[in-house]
Parts: sequence; C-alpha cells; structure tokens
Amino acid sequence: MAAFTNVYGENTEEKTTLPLQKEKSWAQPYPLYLFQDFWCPGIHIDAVQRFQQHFQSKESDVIVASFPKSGTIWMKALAFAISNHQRFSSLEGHPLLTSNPHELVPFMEFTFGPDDIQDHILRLANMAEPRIFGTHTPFPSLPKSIKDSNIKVIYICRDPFDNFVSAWAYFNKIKPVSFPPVSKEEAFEMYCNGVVDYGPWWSHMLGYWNESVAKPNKVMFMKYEDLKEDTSFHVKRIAEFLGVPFTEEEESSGMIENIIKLCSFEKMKDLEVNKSGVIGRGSIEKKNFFRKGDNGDWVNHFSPPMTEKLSKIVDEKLSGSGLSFKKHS
Ligand SMILES: Nc1ncnc2c1ncn2[C@@H]1O[C@H](COP(=O)(O)OS(=O)(=O)O)[C@@H](OP(=O)(O)O)[C@H]1O
Repeated sequence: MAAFTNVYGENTEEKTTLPLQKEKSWAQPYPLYLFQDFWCPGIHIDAVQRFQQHFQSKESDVIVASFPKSGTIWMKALAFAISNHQRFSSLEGHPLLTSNPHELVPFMEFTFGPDDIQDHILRLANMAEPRIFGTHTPFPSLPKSIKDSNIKVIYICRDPFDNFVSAWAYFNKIKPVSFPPVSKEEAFEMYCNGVVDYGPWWSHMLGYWNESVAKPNKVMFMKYEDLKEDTSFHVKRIAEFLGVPFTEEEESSGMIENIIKLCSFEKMKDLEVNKSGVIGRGSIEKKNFFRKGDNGDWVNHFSPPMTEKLSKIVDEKLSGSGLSFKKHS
C-alpha cells in the first residue's frame, strides 16, 4: 500500500485511490481532485469519504448547505439563532456573542485544522440536539442518512459574480505566505471552468435547486441577495420551515429584529470573538470570514469582457432549470 503524506505532514496509508484528474487550487497548498463529479480539495477527500460512510443523522438535525463564499457563516448564525430562539430568547449571554458561527455550527465533512477526522465525527455525534451542521458537499455526495431522511436542509447560494469576487479575495487572504497570490485573471478562468473548491458552482447550485423543487419540505433554497433584501421575511420563512415559528408575542416583542441585528454583518464583524484568533485548531483567522458583506461588489472588479463571459456561462448552465440570477451588463 502506498503511503500518502497529507497537507498536515501526517503519513497515512488509507489514500490509495485518489482520483486521477486533478488541478491546482487557487493559491492554496493542496490540489483539487475531481471526486464524485466535484472539485474536492485534496485535504478534504478523506474526511468527505468517511463522513459519507459513517455519518448518522438524527431526526432533529438541521443542515446548512452552501457553495463556499455564498453566505455560509451568515446562514449558520441565523439557523442557530432561529432554532434556539426559545432557549436564548434574550440577547444577553447569547452563544453567538462569544462563539464564531463556524464553531457553533461545525462543518460535518471537515475541520479547519489538523483535528483527527474520526474524533471530529465522534464529537459531532455527541452534540446537543438540535444539532446544526454545515456542509459544502454537493447534494448527490451527502451521506445517505441525510439524503434519504426527512431532516431539513437549508441551502444558500449567491450571484456567481459576487461569489467569484468573494472567493478570490478570500483565497488570496488565507494563502500561506510562501505561496504566490492567484491573479484575478487566472482565478476567473478557473471559476469559468468550474474549477474551484467544491465546484463546479453551477452543478452545486442545481443539485440543491432540483431537490428543493422536488422536496420543498426537505430542502429550502435561498439566495444571499434575497436574504439581504428582505431579511425579516426570510427569517420567518426559515423558522416555519424548521418547525419553530415565532409566536405573535415573540414577534411583537421584537425577537425577529433582535435576531437579524445579532446576525448582521456589522454586528458579527465587530464582535471580539470574530475579530481575533483562529478557527478551531486551524490556521484560518476568523476575521477573514468577514469582508464587505454586501450585494454588488463585483462591479468594482469586473471588466466588460469578464461580465460578458460570465453572463453567458450563467445563462447557459442554468438554462431551463428555473433558477436564475439578476442579469448584469
Ligand atoms: N453576517 C453576515 N451578513 C452578510 N454577509 C456576511 C455576513 N458574514 C459574512 N458575510 C459575507 O459572506 C461571505 C463569506 O461567505 P461564507 O460565509 O460562505 O464563507 S465560507 O464558505 O464559510 O468560508 C463574505 O462576503 P464578501 O464580503 O462579499 O467577501 C462575507 O463578508
């Protein structure tokens, strides 16, 4: 059996069947492998596979699924605050004031650091209910116990124009100092070809979109842009979807507004817990999860040919699906 050295420098003998097709990542020290039809970061393949094999869902679980850089952390914060709105009815002592949403709502299939994935899976199994998890794994590659059960999945995606800018800025920020930055032009070519962590972005979106159309009580599909535009409407919608609607008294006491404020970009970015330190035992600084937090920053980064090219790809890839984004020119 061939030994494999993973990105943490650990020797493992388990990875004997890495997919053959690989591409370099965006300024990160790992390749992307075409694994089960998506571009899986080399550092996550092992964990994604083990999670598929071992993860056992519980009926009360909630999954926050997303394509990276689409508003995951925002949706994690909202899902946590909404699910627990009876337990933490006042903002005083709210866990979101002292923990980063990625800590309260951990990713199922990976950790941000060199934690042993088996320990991680065990830790997740013992989390207090309702357990809320995040995932970037495309719908077809989720564990059977999630796909084939009635547990609720909330999916958030984002206009690809803003998604691209957010990803490009993020990957350049978290890259090791020894790595050269990825230029906007190079990253854009890769994005247009779908080569980005957990991409292609179009098949990621469409996997969850189609499932939300077929099973609206199981998968709720949300766009970052819509959530920004009318947060209050969507917070109520999420609460109903999760089976924890707000009572009239809760609404009139201002609970919805409080949750929106607590999870807002401005509030979260300014909390000490999100301003300093790294996530878990990893090396990613928490401040990197908060940049501009708004719609439309793409206009500051796209040239007319880039706009034309990505518009064509969006039209072509989403054509006939019923999923669309605002047209850009
Ligand atoms: N509370 C809140 N409200 C609105 N927007 C927010 C919030 N928190 C983070 N952000 C913005 O979301 C972008 C990061 O996306 P993700 O959270 O999906 O990143 S990750 O995949 O978990 O790494 C990134 O977007 P950009 O600012 O456009 O880069 C963050 O700034």
